[in-house]
Amino acid sequence: MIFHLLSRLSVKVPSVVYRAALIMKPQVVFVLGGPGAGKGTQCARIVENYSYTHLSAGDLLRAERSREGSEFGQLIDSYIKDGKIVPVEITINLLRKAMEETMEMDEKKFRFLIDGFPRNEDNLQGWTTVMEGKANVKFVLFFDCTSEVCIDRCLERGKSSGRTDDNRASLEKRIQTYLQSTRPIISLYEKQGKVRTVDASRGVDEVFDHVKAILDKEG
Ligand SMILES: Nc1ncnc2c1ncn2[C@@H]1O[C@H](COP(=O)(O)OP(=O)(O)O)[C@@H](O)[C@H]1O
Ligand SMILES: O=c1ccn([C@@H]2O[C@H](COP(=O)(O)OP(=O)(O)O)[C@@H](O)[C@H]2O)c(=O)[nH]1
Ligand SMILES: [Mg+2]
Repeated sequence: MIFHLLSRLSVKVPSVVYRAALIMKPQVVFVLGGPGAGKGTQCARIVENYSYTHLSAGDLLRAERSREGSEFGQLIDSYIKDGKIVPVEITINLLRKAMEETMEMDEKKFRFLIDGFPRNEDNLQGWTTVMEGKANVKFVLFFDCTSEVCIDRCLERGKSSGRTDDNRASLEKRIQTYLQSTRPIISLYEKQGKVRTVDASRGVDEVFDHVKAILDKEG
C-alpha cells in the first residue's frame, strides 16, 4: 500500500527495499502423528489446495542418506532402520536449507508444512536454537490414530515403498519412539493451545475434509 502510494507520487523506492519488504517471515505448521498416520498423504492434498510448501523431515533425511559424499549417510541409515531419531544438528540444517532455498526461488513461498518434526526434545531444542525468531510456528496439525492403524498402514505401504523401516521389527521401535518421545512434544504444544487434532483413522477424503476446515479457519 505504502509503495503503491509512493509510486503514484513518483517517489523512487530502491529495489532492495521492495525486496526486503516482500520477504516474509516463514509461517510454519508442524505436522505430527504416528508412523503411517497419513501425514505425507494429507500434506500432498494440502499442497494441491493451499499455498503451502511441504517439507518432510524424513524425506530430507532419506535424500541426505543417498547423497553421494554425505558424511551422515551411514548414521542416518542406522537411525532410520532402528526407529530412532537422528541428532537434530543434521535435521535442522536440512530443514533450514530447504526453507531458504524455497524462499530464495520464490518469495511468495513462505508457508511451510514441516512434516514429521519435531519428534523429540532434542528436535525441539534444535528448532528453538536455530529458528526461534526466524520463523513463526502457527500451530501443530496432529493426525491421531491407534498404534494398530499405524502398523497396518505402514506394513501395507512396505509392500511397495522400498523403505527400510516399513517392516514389523522397525515398526515396533518406531511406535515406541513415537509414544515415548513424540507424544510428549505434542502434549507440550497442546498446553500452549497450539494443537489441532484430526481423527486420522478415517478415510483419506474424510480426514482431508477435517484438515480443510482447520486450515480455512486458521487462515
Ligand atoms: N486415511 C487413510 N486411510 C487409509 N490409508 C491411508 C490413509 N492415509 C494414508 N494412508 C496410507 O497409509 C500409508 C501411510 O501414509 P503416509 O501418508 O505415508 O503416512 P505418514 O507420512 O504419516 O507415515 C500409505 O500407504 C498411505 O497410502
Ligand atoms: O525429524 C525427523 C524425521 C524423521 N526421522 C527419522 O526418519 C524416520 C522416518 O520418518 P518419516 O517422517 O519419513 O516417517 P513417517 O512417520 O512418515 O512414516 C523416523 O522414524 C526417524 O528415524 C528423524 O530422525 N527425524
Ligand atoms: Mg511420512
